[in-house]
Amino acid sequence: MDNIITAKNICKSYKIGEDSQVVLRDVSIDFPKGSFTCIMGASGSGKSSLLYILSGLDAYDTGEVYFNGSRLPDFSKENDKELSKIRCNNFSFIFQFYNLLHALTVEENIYLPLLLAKKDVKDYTDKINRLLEAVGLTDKRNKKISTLSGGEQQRVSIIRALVAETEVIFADEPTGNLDYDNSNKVIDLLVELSKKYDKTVILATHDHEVAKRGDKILTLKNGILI
Ligand SMILES: Nc1ncnc2c1ncn2[C@@H]1O[C@H](COP(=O)(O)OP(=O)(O)OP(=O)(O)O)[C@@H](O)[C@H]1O
Repeated sequence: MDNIITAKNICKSYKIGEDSQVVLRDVSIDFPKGSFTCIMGASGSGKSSLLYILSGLDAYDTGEVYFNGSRLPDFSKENDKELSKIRCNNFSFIFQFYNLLHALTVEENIYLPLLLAKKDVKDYTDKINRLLEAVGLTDKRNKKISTLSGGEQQRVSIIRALVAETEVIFADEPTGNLDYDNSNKVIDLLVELSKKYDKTVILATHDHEVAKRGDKILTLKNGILI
């Protein structure tokens, strides 16, 4: 199977004044196209840091990241435009800080990535209706984000990521704010994307029940991938 993302020998540390904290130690990993990989590990083990690096959202000290066989440009000011184009066309993010625009409605937030990718939103109406229904948000469609609960906002960010139909979906604790039923609905959608539509899902979670739904579970311990 072809690997859509590959990381080779990634080391990452954060510098705080004179001190430096190593968070990823020589992490190498392949993500086959259409796979659903779950990354587990205690709080602070480096899960989010790894997702940011794999998706071109943060810099690392040494190593290499490849997307579809080509080296992902290093995270830097000079590469900003090129990286953001790659992200916009190929990656979706379901992250803890949702990046939703609070003054806009649920529907408007879902449309945003489509507009950025210059797609016609009319072609997505049926899909958006189905996803709103699937996560129980149909009646919130025209509500402003600022009026929604944390869990509802999380579900909007999930729909926004799913509608964009990108090749890779990065999800950082996507069920963190959700109750059991909604958590299952969201994971069902991610499993469907990977199995039915061959999308690659890379998900970080503390929750073993969630992780079990993936094809593969990896564990980060003190920055080392087990
Ligand atoms: N911007 C930053 N500056 C300095 N240290 C950071 C920064 N971001 C993360 N860290 C540190 O790096 C380590 C790994 O953090 P990371 O967020 O990757 O862990 P995590 O496994 O995702 O944790 P959690 O499950 O709590 O979200 C932590 O000790 C954290 O304090």
